[in-house]
Amino acid sequence: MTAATKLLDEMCHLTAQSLTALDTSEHFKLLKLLGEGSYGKVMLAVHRKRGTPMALKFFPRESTSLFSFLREYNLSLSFCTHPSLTRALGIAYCTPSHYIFAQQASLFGDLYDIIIPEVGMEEDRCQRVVSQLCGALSHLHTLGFVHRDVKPENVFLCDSDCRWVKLGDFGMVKASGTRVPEVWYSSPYCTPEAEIARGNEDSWSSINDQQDGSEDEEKKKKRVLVSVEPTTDSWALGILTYAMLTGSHPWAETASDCGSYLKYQEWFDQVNILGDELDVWTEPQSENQQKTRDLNKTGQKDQTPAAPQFSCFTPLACSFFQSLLNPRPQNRGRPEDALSFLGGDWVLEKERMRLEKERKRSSGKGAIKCMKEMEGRGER
Ligand SMILES: Nc1ncnc2c1ncn2[C@@H]1O[C@H](COP(=O)(O)OP(=O)(O)OP(=O)(O)O)[C@@H](O)[C@H]1O
Repeated sequence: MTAATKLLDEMCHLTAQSLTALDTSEHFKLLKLLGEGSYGKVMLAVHRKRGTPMALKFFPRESTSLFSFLREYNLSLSFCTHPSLTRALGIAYCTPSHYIFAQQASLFGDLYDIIIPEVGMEEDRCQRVVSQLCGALSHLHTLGFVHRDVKPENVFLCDSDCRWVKLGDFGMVKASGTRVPEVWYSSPYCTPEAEIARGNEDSWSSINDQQDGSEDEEKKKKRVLVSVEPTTDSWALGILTYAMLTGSHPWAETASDCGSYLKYQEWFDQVNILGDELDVWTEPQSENQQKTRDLNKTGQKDQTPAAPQFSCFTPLACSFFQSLLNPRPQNRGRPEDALSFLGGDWVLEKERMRLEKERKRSSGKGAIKCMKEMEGRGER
């Protein structure tokens, strides 16, 4: 446990004793709905006396524990001091039906709204988002926290050009190193290491449903406990970046029987030096492996053709993806490592021109399939 995670626990215990009951309409004027998630709704409001604009996040009391509410509030208030993290404003209260806290309001929607399906968004804007998210995640990681829910709906926009974005929704945040039950869910955002929990979905729902400790022994045995690691956020950042650049996902689900993920893995193994070093004393298992070794010997490693879903990217972008989307978590890059890939071109010229044309033609709300699979399954 880091000093920050200890302090967060302490703050939750202290604020639990002082949470006041307020009448929302007496103190705030509600202007409009900013968004809704699986845990509640977020409204744009102004403080009646001071005129301060803010986002009020409402959590229904019947489905939210006081401690999880206070954890999200205190984390946002005291540790989200980076400009690209959504900070709470020091107002938390309850009504008979809800727990509520106030946060800085981002007035330009979220990333989900601007990613056009099959087209994505401009590369410049994408690189600006990546750069800010690398800083935000690195800040959280340094304090000993892992976000665990990086996705388009949780990146809020403070302007239409993505010059200032803020990562929000800290309901899934955990201290790095905490032991939690592994969850596999059908989504590209799910990490490959989570596959050990595949097939255990039944036991996972019982953990959430049976908070009284009556979870049956058989199911308890099936739970795979793993350590929360910052590399989970690296993976999600890689998938999010792919979604921003293409308006699609590189594979349907991160699973050993998903064809497009397998093609990626094959490409990864071909160009990955470490994999090659590990294999150096063994006979090549396939024609591809032999080819890769030959290419490496002649210094032509970079010419290995990319997996089909990555063929529209430059070698620089391919290296970025291979760092964040490393199937081995222990070798996966950190968000701060990703900063070194920014600045150069990511999308090949021909593809960039095609996307620009498509973008001009398309308009409207993005429809990237979000991680609805997590609804009701995430630990709060
Ligand atoms: N501070 C904010 N400023 C502007 N919009 C916000 C803010 N907070 C949340 N929103 C909007 O509300 C939506 C839901 O908020 P949030 O993700 O925090 O809720 P949640 O119930 O925790 O969601 P999830 O289902 O992802 O767990 C966001 O996708 C975003 O569009």
